[in-house]
Amino acid sequence: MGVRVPMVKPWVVKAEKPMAPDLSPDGSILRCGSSFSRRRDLVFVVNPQGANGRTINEWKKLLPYLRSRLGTDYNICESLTSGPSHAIDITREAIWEGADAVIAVGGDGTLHEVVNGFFWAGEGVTNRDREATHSTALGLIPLGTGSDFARSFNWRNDPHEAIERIVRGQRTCIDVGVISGETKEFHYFVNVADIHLSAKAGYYASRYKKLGNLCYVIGALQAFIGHHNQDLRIKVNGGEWEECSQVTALCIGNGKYFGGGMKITPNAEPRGGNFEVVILQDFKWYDFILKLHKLYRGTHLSVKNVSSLRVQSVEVEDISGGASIYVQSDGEHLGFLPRRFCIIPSAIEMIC
Ligand SMILES: Nc1ncnc2c1ncn2[C@@H]1O[C@H](COP(=O)(O)OP(=O)(O)OP(=O)(O)O)[C@@H](O)[C@H]1O
Repeated sequence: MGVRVPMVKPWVVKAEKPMAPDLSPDGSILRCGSSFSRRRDLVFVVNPQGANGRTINEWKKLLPYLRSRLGTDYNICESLTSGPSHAIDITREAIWEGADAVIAVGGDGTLHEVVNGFFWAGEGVTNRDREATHSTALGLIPLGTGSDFARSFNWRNDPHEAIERIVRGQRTCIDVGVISGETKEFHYFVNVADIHLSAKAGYYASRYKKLGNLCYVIGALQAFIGHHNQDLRIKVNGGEWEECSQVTALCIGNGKYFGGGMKITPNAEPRGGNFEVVILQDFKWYDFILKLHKLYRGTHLSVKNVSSLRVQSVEVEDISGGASIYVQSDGEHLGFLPRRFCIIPSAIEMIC
């Protein structure tokens, strides 16, 4: 049998200092300390445009430290995204090739794309090598504008803390939400999906990311212009359709925070097996001014016209039958109602 030549991994776009090949002559086995173990690939998916360019600057400073901290045990594979959705393809390829972990470096948008890369045609993506015993974990170095998902774990936007989590290598199973609509396509989210005013605000906020967290305030103000609360119909856990009058926003939380730190679904827990759905009804613009502090603290559930439900699935329709009610997932514009949101418990292993 000839010596196996290590494959060139298609997702390794750039490796400033390629690691010396460390495969044993008979294949991919490396002696580490006293035991045999496979040298593992960590694929870092970096959005150079994240946080208005701050992500790439921080990443460049971080890379030498990352190599010194992890380079002995892992192949550090750096992959810069070339545009929207590229992170999805990089992730799928890395999982097919058997990476130990795919780590999103950027904000919630990058994390969202990496999570979507864990799925393909309605199924979880798996290693091409059917004999492989390990699964690919999701990791996160939060370096975005909002980085809201990280807040549910009380993680700060501190890359060194994130690297320590990767060094520890502890994994936990997290739930993922799947969204379906009129087409057969599935879309996945890990943090919060939301409907109507907040989704419209997110749509506008994305145009002002250059202004940092201020983008959310400007987005909200712009969304208020011409906003009307809408009567919606919802179906919870496959039950009966129920009317939900004058909805201002309906938020489906797997994580707790959105919009740059607003604790909108305070009881959501990414490892809980349920979504928390929070519905704001009949809110006027001044309600937001009066109740904003409660929304940020997550103490708004006792406020009039706010309700909270624990669900595994929820379908939402616009009663008027129009297709103009905005939907976003993890801060990314997704389209318009109708949509179905369903939880997949313990869908992904995450480095925590
Ligand atoms: N090379 C690229 N050029 C332009 N846009 C990109 C590129 N790579 C990724 N993107 C897009 O950038 C968007 C935002 O990225 P990301 O979430 O990392 O940063 P952010 O918006 O600053 O942070 P947050 O989402 O936490 O507020 C994503 O929707 C992604 O599709």
